[in-house]
Amino acid sequence: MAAPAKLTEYIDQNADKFIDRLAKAVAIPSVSGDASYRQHVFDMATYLKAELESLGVKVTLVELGKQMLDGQEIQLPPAILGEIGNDKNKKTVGLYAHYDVQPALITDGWDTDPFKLCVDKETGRLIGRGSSDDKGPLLGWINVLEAHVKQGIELPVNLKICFEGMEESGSEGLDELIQREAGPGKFFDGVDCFCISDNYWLNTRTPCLTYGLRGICYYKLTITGPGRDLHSGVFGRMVHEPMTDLIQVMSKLVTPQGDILVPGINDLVAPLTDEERKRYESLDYSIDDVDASAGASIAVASDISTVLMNRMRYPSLSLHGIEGAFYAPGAKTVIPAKVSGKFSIRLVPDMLPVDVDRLVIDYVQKCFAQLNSKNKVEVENLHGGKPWMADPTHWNYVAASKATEAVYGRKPDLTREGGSIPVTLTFAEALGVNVLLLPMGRGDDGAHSTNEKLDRSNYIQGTKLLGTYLWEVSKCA
Ligand SMILES: C[C@H](N)C(=O)N[C@@H](Cc1c[nH]cn1)C(=O)O
Ligand SMILES: [Zn+2]
Ligand SMILES: [Zn+2]
Repeated sequence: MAAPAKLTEYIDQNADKFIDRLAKAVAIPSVSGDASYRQHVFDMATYLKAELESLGVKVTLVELGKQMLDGQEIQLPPAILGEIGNDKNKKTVGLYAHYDVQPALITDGWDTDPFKLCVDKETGRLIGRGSSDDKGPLLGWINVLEAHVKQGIELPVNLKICFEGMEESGSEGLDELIQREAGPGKFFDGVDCFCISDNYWLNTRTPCLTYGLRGICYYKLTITGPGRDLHSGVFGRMVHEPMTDLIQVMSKLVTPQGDILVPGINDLVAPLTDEERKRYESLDYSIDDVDASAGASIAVASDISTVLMNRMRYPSLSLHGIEGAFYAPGAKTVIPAKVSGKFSIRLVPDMLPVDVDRLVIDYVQKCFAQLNSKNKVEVENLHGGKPWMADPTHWNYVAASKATEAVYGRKPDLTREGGSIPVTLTFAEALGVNVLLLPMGRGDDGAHSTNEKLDRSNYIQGTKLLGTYLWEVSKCA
């Protein structure tokens, strides 16, 4: 059974309505990493519950307990568990997406208000925080449900939905929930396969299916010394300065070429085979694509396979920011008393967070000791997750490949993603099912960045793709 034409017609005819739905979702600033935005994350869960229920989904908001954030104990946003269909003769597909977003301020350099969807009629871009990561793809599933309901077409599969509000902040509480709800008689019982739409095409033209993700270890390195901020004219060169120590240590983590300097890290990486190298060579990607999506000609190598492998199959270490440092306009002559450097390492097979933690913490302590500073150092892992790989020859991928050909008229590339969705591995291991990553947006969407966008055609064709995929899964033996 191919997806009924009535479904794709409905999606085309209701494109503007679906864009309004995205605008409503983007207008809720559900930033999970900032305690002062927590109520908005809850509001987003309430909004989605109502949308799902109006389309016949049985929904439960599951409380996940509390967390410490910015020195306060606050409630975690709920996981949204939804269920529709219970036909033993149909396959059951698990769906995951996240409804929280990365922080965004107009002062970061956005051209428009990040929480007011800007519909650029000329370029077809839908610009706003979360448009691509991950509100657009999440709403794609809701659009698919609406198309079935409004056209009076029965879903070809049963669905078990799991939407979370903490993905951008370590998915706290979710692993435990999945493990609790796996097994006979539990919520996830009977799931045959999983689909996650939460990453991006490699370029701007070729749809892809993704069978690997990097893991992550995220660190906070804090240096303290003075009892309070000091005047640099009064105390400069009289005392050890935390910021000077921090910059020294952070500069010893990675080279400008991206080589990780923490001893032992590279030894944990699975060796490259000739066969694997060929897979990167066959992907539709060029240095021009890197330049276009990065917004400048700054690739670390001129050989595209090397650049791709650096994203997909080698670890990377990125320096993200310094909490407590002076960053406002003007020229304040301060010696900050306490500064925390944030950095993360993306993990690939066979790296385990526990081994990486040990190597990083020992190395940072050693580097700090070499400074002979009287300040104090502390290194903590804020969150982490293992890398994940799936079998891309599984029927779940075959179904997605057929759906891609039906919607886009071409075969998808098979990619590995440089980003992390730690819960992917939990679904695979706890439920023992194949997980597919089926991205909606393009490689230049600017997820986590300023002016994040989703192209109108990716949103609408992507909605068709998700719907068609369900019909292709229903045909699998
Ligand atoms: C790929 C996915 N859409 C994503 O952006 N994941 C985040 C997960 C994360 C980890 N720490 C904070 N966010 C990512 O890869 O950065
Ligand atoms: Zn993200
Ligand atoms: Zn995401």
